Amino acid sequence: MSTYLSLSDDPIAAVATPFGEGAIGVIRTSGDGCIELCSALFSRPDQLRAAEGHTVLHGYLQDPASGQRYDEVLATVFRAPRSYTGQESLEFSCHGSPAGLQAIMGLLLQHGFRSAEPGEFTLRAFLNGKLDLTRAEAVQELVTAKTRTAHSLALARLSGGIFQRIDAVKQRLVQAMAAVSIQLDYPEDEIGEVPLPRSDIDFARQELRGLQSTYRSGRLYQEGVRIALAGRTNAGKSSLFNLLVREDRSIVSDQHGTTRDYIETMVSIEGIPVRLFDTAGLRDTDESVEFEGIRRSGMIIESAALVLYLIDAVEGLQPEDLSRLEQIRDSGVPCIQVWNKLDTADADLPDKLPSDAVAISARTGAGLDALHHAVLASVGQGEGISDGAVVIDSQRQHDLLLRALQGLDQVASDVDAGEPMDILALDLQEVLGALGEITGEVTSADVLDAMFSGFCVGK
Ligand SMILES: Nc1nc2c(c(=O)[nH]1)N(C=O)[C@@H](CNc1ccc(C(=O)N[C@@H](CCC(=O)O)C(=O)O)cc1)CN2
Ligand SMILES: Nc1nc2c(ncn2[C@@H]2O[C@H](COP(=O)(O)OP(=O)(O)OP(=O)(O)O)[C@@H](O)[C@H]2O)c(=O)[nH]1
Ligand SMILES: [Mg+2]
Repeated sequence: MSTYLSLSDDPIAAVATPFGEGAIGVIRTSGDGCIELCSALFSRPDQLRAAEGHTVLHGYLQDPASGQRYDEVLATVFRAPRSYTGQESLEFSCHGSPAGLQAIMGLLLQHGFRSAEPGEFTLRAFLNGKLDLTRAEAVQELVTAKTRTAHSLALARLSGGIFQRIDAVKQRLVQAMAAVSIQLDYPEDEIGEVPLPRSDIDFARQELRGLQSTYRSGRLYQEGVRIALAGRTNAGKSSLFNLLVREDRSIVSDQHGTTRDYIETMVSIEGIPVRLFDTAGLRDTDESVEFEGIRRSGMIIESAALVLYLIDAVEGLQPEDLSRLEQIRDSGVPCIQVWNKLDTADADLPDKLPSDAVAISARTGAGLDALHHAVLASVGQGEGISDGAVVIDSQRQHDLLLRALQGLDQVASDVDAGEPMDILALDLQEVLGALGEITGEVTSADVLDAMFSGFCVGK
């Protein structure tokens, strides 16, 4: 769909709640004439036509020709421009059965609506000036946040955290630009010495570098990481897996080779969404099913961002552990040695461990905090994230910040080299252009296409 750059106001409709049985299912509509179109399908058409914005009416959805009832609903009315999209909008809160919602969608599509494209409601909100692009991106990030921390970071972005930081920088640079322009327009002897905008440039660099440096943690909290539990049979991988997911998910037994195939689940470790894998214990085997399980363990280990390598502390490091650890090191995947069964090991064990190893008991939970910290340090978020922090997680924003920073470097060296003002003005303009693209003041249809087509339908 490449119609994105121009705002369309034809009436659209979409189911906004997930597919599946639910107490309530919401159908969203927006666009010119949508309230009139919906009124024709409502049991109290005149009241709906007359309803004020931000009010709710109870009634029935029905086929205007046959009078056949579709559902008992609540209709929420939004009058332009006071709505999410900025256009007149109306929502039906229906009973949440997929079949019922599909039938109502069918009714709407027969009576003047078309199905909304993914992200089309938010696109309209953007084109109507209700959201800048950083907020529009945050809408989708909020929908897909996997942990509480990820959610609150996205909410800070939706509340304008990034926009405000970028805007403050932009204001300063616009002032600098004005200073440069004055010197371009008037000969020096008429206005005297005008200070060069070096302090504005330094402020901008510092701010943008600060934002840019949050990208790594932003990605981490939004995308999450893959962590694999590995080690010889019976080291306690499945026990630790169950402890971390706080559920009896993986079979634990004292038989070697209990876990035959890998198991995966999502957990939050200190707010980071983690896809955690329990794998089949590593040992030499002639048995074909176990062999396949161990091959898969290798695959999971190689594709992980971090391996927690469990060692049975009672048995100590065995030659096989050494060769497996070396293999993991060679594959370039970061690895933490986790010495398990601390509860039954020698009391002085912790003193004998390498400094980067962690000692735990998957049975008692001892050492779990230290393990969490080691994981955080390894995936690159040593100090955690503070409440209300503004972090970016969009590749698009990251690339544009880089462009702006490169432009600023150029401007700074122009100033140092005493370049003429017209060169300075051109280079400043490049920086302002990049900042304008971040917030969406300047944008191309391709960028919007790529961004909004990744949204859910109904968003
Ligand atoms: N039922 C429902 N719940 C929802 C949404 C929705 O669209 N529908 N939202 C969708 O994502 C979020 C809420 N976002 C919204 C943002 C602005 C307006 C709105 O009416 N804005 C007007 C009035 C503002 C005011 O008076 O406070 C405006 O901006 O002019 C509505 C929802 C989450 N929950
Ligand atoms: N004392 C003690 N026993 C543990 C601890 N963790 C695990 N075990 C025991 O060690 C045995 C093996 O545990 P599992 O969690 O099944 O080990 P695994 O690494 O998943 O083994 P495989 O699936 O065979 O590779 C079980 O009998 C557990 O109860 C621990 O911290 N302390
Ligand atoms: Mg196991």
